[in-house]
Amino acid sequence: MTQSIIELRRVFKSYSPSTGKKLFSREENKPPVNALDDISLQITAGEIFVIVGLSGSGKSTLLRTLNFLIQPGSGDVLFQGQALGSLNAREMIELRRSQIGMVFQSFALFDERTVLDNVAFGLEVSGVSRDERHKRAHAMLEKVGLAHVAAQYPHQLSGGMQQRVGLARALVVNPAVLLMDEAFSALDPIIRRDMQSLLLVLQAEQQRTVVFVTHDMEEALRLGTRIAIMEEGKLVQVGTPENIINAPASPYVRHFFSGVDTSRWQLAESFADVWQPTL
Ligand SMILES: Nc1ncnc2c1ncn2[C@@H]1O[C@H](COP(=O)(O)OP(=O)(O)OP(=O)(O)O)[C@@H](O)[C@H]1O
Repeated sequence: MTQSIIELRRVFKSYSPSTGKKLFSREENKPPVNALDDISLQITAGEIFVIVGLSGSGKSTLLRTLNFLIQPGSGDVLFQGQALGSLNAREMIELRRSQIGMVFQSFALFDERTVLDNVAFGLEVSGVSRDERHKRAHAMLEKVGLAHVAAQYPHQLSGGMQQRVGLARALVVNPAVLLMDEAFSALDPIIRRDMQSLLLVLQAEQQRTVVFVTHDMEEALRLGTRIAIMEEGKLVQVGTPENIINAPASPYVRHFFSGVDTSRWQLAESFADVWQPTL
């Protein structure tokens, strides 16, 4: 039986349109924005769960509710069966530190730390000794092909290399879940594909649970075990790449893969129709 590691039950989150804007602005009369509108879903341990949607559809809000960087207005978020709303501040910090890693589009590295010390950061705050954390950070840098730049500083590296450091930093603490918010979107197309390949290689090796937000359907199809499509705060379809391509729930969903070569997934489906195991 497949096991769900994260579960959302009827999660809502709305924002006042005047948040962050001037008082007395015209926005005050507008209704609240439903960034998350009755989201229920289960994420299975070991899958790459990709969230896709137009800008403003609620992808980042959804991702950030998974580690409570954003607290839902109502509903429950469960991690390994435990409601995050029941954790105190210390337990929440510990959960984020050890169980739910995050990789950002902006890399978010520490400029004044070497690459090695950036990767070792999570171990340092967990109290791991210097020798041990350097050993583990080095091993992780080897996995992402960057052991040779361990002593350099982030500004000396290309964007792709910096994001590999970001990935190594998130992975070194061995989190059960990795949240990735448009993590490869700032990279040029070739480097972006390399990073996708690296993630797939690491995933084949480690079978972590990855939740990955992207605008790009091609990336979603390449990476996703399942893909969730968001529209105006709602989940409009959740399924495997094959499901979504062969039975898009609406024109909005179909719009996402207009211009994307979907033949590989359509082929998979048509083989499934005619091919039967011989044993
Ligand atoms: N702090 C906030 N205050 C007010 N409104 C917000 C806030 N954060 C998000 N929103 C609104 O909630 C909705 C969902 O935003 P969210 O950032 O989750 O969407 P998104 O799909 O990730 O967009 P993008 O792809 O552009 O990052 C949008 O209408 C956005 O303007």
